[in-house]
Amino acid sequence: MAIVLGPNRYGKAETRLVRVHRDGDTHRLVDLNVGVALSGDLSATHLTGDNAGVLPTDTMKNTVYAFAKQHGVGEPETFALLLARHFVETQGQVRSARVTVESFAWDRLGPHSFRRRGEHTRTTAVTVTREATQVVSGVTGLVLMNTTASEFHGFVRDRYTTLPETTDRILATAVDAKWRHLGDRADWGTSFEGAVDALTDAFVNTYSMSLQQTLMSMGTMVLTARPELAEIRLALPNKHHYLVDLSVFGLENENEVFLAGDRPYGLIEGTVTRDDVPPAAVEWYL
Ligand SMILES: O=c1[nH]c(=O)c2[nH]c(=O)[nH]c2[nH]1
Repeated sequence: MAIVLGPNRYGKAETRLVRVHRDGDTHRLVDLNVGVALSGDLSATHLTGDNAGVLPTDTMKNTVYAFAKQHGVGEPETFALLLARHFVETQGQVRSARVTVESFAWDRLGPHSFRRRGEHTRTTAVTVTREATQVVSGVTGLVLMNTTASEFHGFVRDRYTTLPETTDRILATAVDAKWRHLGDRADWGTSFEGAVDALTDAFVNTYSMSLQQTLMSMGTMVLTARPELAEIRLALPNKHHYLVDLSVFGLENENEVFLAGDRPYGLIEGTVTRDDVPPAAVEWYL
């Protein structure tokens, strides 16, 4: 009996690419999850450890980002074909390149503001005691992005701080919010829609120096627009988008090509209240 190597392939999975195409102040956004898998004459690395035919998976990831800059990204099929052909044409040992793309759709909210397509979730928690009734409504999974109009600088630097200061970055979050109603009678549907619109408008229209400042602006806008509400609690993950360093390939990256990180993420939490209303009758949590 002999043990032999069967079918095999290798590549880079889940390269998270966000490409911003800037046409003046109007931006176009492409958000992809790209997979690359190559197969061909790759027995040597498995059998002897000879890596002479192994294009590093790290290079595949770099190629995705570099091509996004050089060629732009339109339809996912076009981008996938470009990449797959590149690997087959430039790597003699590669017989087959499989490129998979998941595209995440974003709906436009403004020239450089977007909402991730898909339903957010409306939440409600009512608490009834002998003395009081409390209604808390909320939303989760409302995913928003501004591709500019966000800065972050002037922060503390200690010996462990490496974050560069920036005057132009992506700001993205998945809004998790709950708000307490003053009474137990309201036009609940209108109130919910109005609160979500206020949250969204504030995110879109706040020129942000920090997500903390945006949080305050969102809370303020909701309480200003909705007099039936007493208080809002917000938990805003800072969905980081890392500018990819393309200078090593002789390419400039003027806030066009980003790695969309999933974890860790900043988490900015805060409560915004009216100061002229009774406090909550029962304790509640976001
Ligand atoms: O808006 C931000 N607030 C922070 O507190 C923070 N910290 C960080 O690393 N990036 C950011 N961004």
